[in-house]
Formats: sequence, structure tokens, C-alpha cells
Amino acid sequence: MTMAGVVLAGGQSSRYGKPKMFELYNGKPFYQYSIDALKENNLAPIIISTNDMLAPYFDAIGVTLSIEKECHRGPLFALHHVMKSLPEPDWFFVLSSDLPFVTTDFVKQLIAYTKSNEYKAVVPVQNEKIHPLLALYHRDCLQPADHHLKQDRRSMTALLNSVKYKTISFSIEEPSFININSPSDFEEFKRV
Ligand SMILES: Nc1nc2c(ncn2[C@@H]2O[C@H](COP(=O)(O)OP(=O)(O)OP(=O)(O)O)[C@@H](O)[C@H]2O)c(=O)[nH]1
Repeated sequence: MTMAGVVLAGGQSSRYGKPKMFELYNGKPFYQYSIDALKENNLAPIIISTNDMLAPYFDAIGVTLSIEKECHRGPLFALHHVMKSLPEPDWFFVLSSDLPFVTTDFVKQLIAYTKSNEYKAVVPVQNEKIHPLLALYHRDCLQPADHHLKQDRRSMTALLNSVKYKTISFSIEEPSFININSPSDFEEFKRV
């Protein structure tokens, strides 16, 4: 079984006011935290899914850039684009690029559920909230994703509603879910 890591880093960061994936926490850009959590689980290849405007600013050593022709079409479009361009991997571990507290162990815990052939996605839940942007998708999701995008349905939830997926509950203390949307989010979480 082969598994790729996909870091979603092509958003608009409108709430942040500048491209948030390059914000530094302890001297390291946010997107690098996601790469490291995937790399430390030996996932390969590691893909940064982004667009033409942002691509030149990533330190791309040891990773592959996947550049969307049309930008800002959302995470489902990005995942579909990566799955189509990479015929090899069975599974794709998707992580946003705004998760400076994501852990290697969190990634490892989800990977453990891909051993069964029963599920086409493995998605974590915290406090009853589902987190499709820190989740695993099987290659078999490509066809339903294609179908939804053709109908202009762009949400990951639409995809999840059309495949059998496993949810994994995490405690309220799990820090991996802390995503940074605005400068005030960042200030608050640095304090905590
Ligand atoms: N490749 C790619 N990544 C995306 C796209 N839209 C969002 N993302 C990424 O998905 C993650 C979650 O995005 P959001 O924070 O919800 O949206 P955003 O556009 O980055 O920020 P806002 O404009 O403030 O909503 C981030 O890591 C984004 O970089 C897209 O169209 N393509």
C-alpha cells in the first residue's frame, strides 16, 4: 500500500490578510509543520498543492509542487487535481497548511485505520466536529470527486457523503486541529 501526503496551500488567506502558510511559528513556516508531520510518518511523495502566485515562495526541497491551473477553486478541486496527476498512491493524506500544532502522532493514528479495505476515507472528529482537511482519502474517491466537481459541488462534505468513511474521535486536548484563520487566532493560540 502506498500513501502520498498532500499539503493544501493554495487558499486566499483573506481573513489572515497575507498568505498565512508562510507565517512563522518558532522560526518555521506553518506549511512546514504539515510537511514534517507527514514526512515523519514516511509518506512519499509529499505534495504541496498551490497556485502560480504562491509557488515561488515555498522551500520545495524534498517535496513536489502541484500547481492548479485555476486557483481558489477549493480543497476538493485541489485533491482531485493531485489524485489525477499521481496514478501511484492508494491513499492521500490531506493536511491544511495552517496547522502549526499538528503532530506526527496524530497523523500516525489516522494511518492505522487504512489497513481495512472497508473505508474510502478516514476522518477525525473533535467535539462532534468533523475535520475533512486533516483526513485520509483513498484513490477510489477520485470518481465521486470528479462527479461532484462537474456538478459544481465543491465541498469535501459532498465527497464524504458519497463514500463509506470512518470517523475517529479525538479528545478536546488534541492540538492538531488548531487552525489559524486570522492574526488574532494566532496571537490567542500562542498565548495558550
Ligand atoms: N490548493 C488549494 N488549497 C486551498 C484552496 N482553498 C483553500 N485551500 C487550503 O485549505 C486550507 C483551509 O483553507 P481556509 O482557511 O478555509 O481558506 P483560505 O482561503 O486559506 O482562507 P480565507 O480566505 O480566510 O477563507 C488552507 O490550508 C488553504 O491554503 C484551493 O483552492 N486550493
